Amino acid sequence: MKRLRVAVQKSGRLNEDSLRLLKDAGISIDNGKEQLKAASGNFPLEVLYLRNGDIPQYLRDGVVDVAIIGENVLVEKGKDIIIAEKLAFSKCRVSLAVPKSARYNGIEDFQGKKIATSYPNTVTEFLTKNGISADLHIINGSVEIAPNIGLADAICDIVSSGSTLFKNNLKEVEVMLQSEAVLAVSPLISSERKEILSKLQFRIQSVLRARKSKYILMNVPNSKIDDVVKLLPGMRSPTVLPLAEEGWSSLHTVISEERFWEVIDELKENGAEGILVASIEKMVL
Ligand SMILES: Nc1ncnc2c1ncn2[C@@H]1O[C@H](COP(=O)(O)OP(=O)(O)OP(=O)(O)O)[C@@H](O)[C@H]1O
Ligand SMILES: O=P(O)(O)OC[C@H]1O[C@H](OP(=O)(O)OP(=O)(O)O)[C@H](O)[C@@H]1O
Ligand SMILES: [Mg+2]
Repeated sequence: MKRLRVAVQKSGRLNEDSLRLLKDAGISIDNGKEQLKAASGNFPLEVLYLRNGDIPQYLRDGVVDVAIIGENVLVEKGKDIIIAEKLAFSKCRVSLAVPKSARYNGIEDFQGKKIATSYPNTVTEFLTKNGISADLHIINGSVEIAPNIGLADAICDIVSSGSTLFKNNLKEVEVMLQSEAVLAVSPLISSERKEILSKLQFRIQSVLRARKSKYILMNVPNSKIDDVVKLLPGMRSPTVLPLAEEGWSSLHTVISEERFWEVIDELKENGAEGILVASIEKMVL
């Protein structure tokens, strides 16, 4: 039987979360250390451990069918590759930064400047669109150090918490793109493997949906149920069950974590008590 060939970063920021996603989707991978290829024992899939930067070419060549990769890498090297799912981890942005002490007036300040980066295509496209031409110095890592050692006037690199910029006395001045991990698909995937991919996507979607949601239960005085229900749109509508104590009900619903924090004060003001919040493992609509 054919297996879906899935590229996962061999080591680095995406490796652990990528493997966790597959595991949460019920796919077990026999993960012998130092193996570059591992098959799943319970799903028609094999994982190939590759360098992130090499993955767009493997997708293009059809050597792998799908990959878990940073969107930023596709923008840089794989504009022709289709994104099947956004995976909501490894969120970051690709930005331009200049020394903290520099006065910054706008993009035109980059005209004729030397910019150190590992993302030459992304930065060139951004600057060209803005009518700017700059001199790029392409390096593969430790980009943020370049201005301090006199190698460049500015940098273009990944920013997440901003602490690397801060430590190197730089400030972010332009955000060129937002990125997160994505499931990318080879343009050459066969129809047989596409069927396996749609099964994988179905599982991934139920995991991602569940990760965003919480199952909440609370006790509510019967007189307040209508008000509380208005605050809590459930999957269809909340479940209301009578408590043994007269005049009270237990109300259950599914809600996004974000919405839960938005409404918590109003729930309490409406007499809700004993509020329990539980994680959901899978959520199928
Ligand atoms: N600080 C960060 N916070 C969040 N996501 C990040 C951060 N740095 C990188 N990423 C994301 O994780 C991806 C992998 O980054 P990582 O540094 O592990 O690999 P790499 O060195 O770029 O690639 P390779 O696997 O080719 O060595 C990046 O392409 C980006 O999408
Ligand atoms: O805004 P921050 O939270 O500080 O994150 C940004 C840093 O993270 C990445 O580097 P990484 O740690 O992956 O090291 P690398 O250069 O070896 O890939 C990126 O290249 C930045 O340097
Ligand atoms: Mg990195």
